[in-house]
Amino acid sequence: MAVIYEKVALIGLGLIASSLAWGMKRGGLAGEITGYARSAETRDIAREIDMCTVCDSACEAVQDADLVILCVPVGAMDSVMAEIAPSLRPGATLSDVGSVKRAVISAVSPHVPDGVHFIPAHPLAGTEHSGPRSGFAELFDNRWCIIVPPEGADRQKVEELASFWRALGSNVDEMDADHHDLVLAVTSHTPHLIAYTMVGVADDLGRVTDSEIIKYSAAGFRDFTRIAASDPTMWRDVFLTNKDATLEILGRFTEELFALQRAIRRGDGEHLHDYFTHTRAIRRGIIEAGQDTAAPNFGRTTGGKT
Ligand SMILES: NC(=O)c1ccc[n+]([C@@H]2O[C@H](COP(=O)([O-])OP(=O)(O)OC[C@H]3O[C@@H](n4cnc5c(N)ncnc54)[C@H](O)[C@@H]3O)[C@@H](O)[C@H]2O)c1
Ligand SMILES: O=C(O)C(=O)C[C@]1(C(=O)O)C=C[C@@H](O)C=C1
Repeated sequence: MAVIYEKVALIGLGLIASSLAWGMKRGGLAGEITGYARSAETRDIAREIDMCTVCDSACEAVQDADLVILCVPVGAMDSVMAEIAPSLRPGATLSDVGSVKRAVISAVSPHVPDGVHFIPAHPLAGTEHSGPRSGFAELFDNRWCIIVPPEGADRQKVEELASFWRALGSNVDEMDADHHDLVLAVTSHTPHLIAYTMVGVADDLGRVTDSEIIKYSAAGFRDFTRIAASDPTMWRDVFLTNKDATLEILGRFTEELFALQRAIRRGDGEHLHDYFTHTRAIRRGIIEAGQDTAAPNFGRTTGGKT
């Protein structure tokens, strides 16, 4: 594959940045990759694993970069951007990978110098791990990356960024920031909160011991514990910055939960069966549309036994 950007700078050197670095190396997408993280320990690890050219300041890392990607927690975007703004090259593309888009746009936009093209993005790919050692080149393969171009964005720069994400293995879609935040509140943010809560409930239940929880964790609960091991700083920032959409979805979630709770109390098997039949159809629709790229049965035409 051909070089898309001569120099790419990564600010923040965790899971997403290191996966970007390995993905760029795999595809030969950048002439040079530089990076910076706030903690000296993280910078040392990034140097040790030869992830990129690690600089001792964010300004040094972004100097002359054609593409700068902010890979820090959403709550850190504002201060990082204020720091690097004077060092950005006119004509450069500035992007980010934050899980929330409206808040990142509000935090970053006021600092963007004239002539720099700010094009936010969000790869819908991740794991419960964090830090530079956790990244891998395949993370973005067959996953979606949502690009959120501001009104009046330079189409050539948007297309260039889209081709960069495609070359990393992703499918690319464009979306408005508010719609992105609502969709992600449904598909990612609220499910994480439910997983955190469920693991908290299990932990709080005095009549079931911790060792029983570990020993008898069935697949569903194991997935909850994996999700609930996700980075606390990242997820704190997600909920603080996607407050309205998350609260809306949580409100709807609790309404549905109460309806199911009532059906269980009343012994209303028909309600439960109808509900579960409907949700099963949704899952099968996802499989049939070929959208469940992470599932072990991806590529099969049926969703299993009926
Ligand atoms: N983990 C996921 O599943 C996932 C998926 C998609 C997008 N994202 C988004 O990507 C971004 C990074 O997440 P991650 O999973 O790579 O996190 P991570 O914790 O692995 O890495 C974050 C990095 O940012 C650095 N950092 C924090 N504050 C900083 C500051 N003020 N200045 C400079 N560096 C700073 C940390 O040292 C670390 O290197 C977040 O905005 C997150 O919302 C995460
Ligand atoms: O697979 C996981 O561990 C993830 O949580 C990844 C996940 C998601 O919810 O799908 C988490 C946050 C993101 O912003 C994007 C992807």
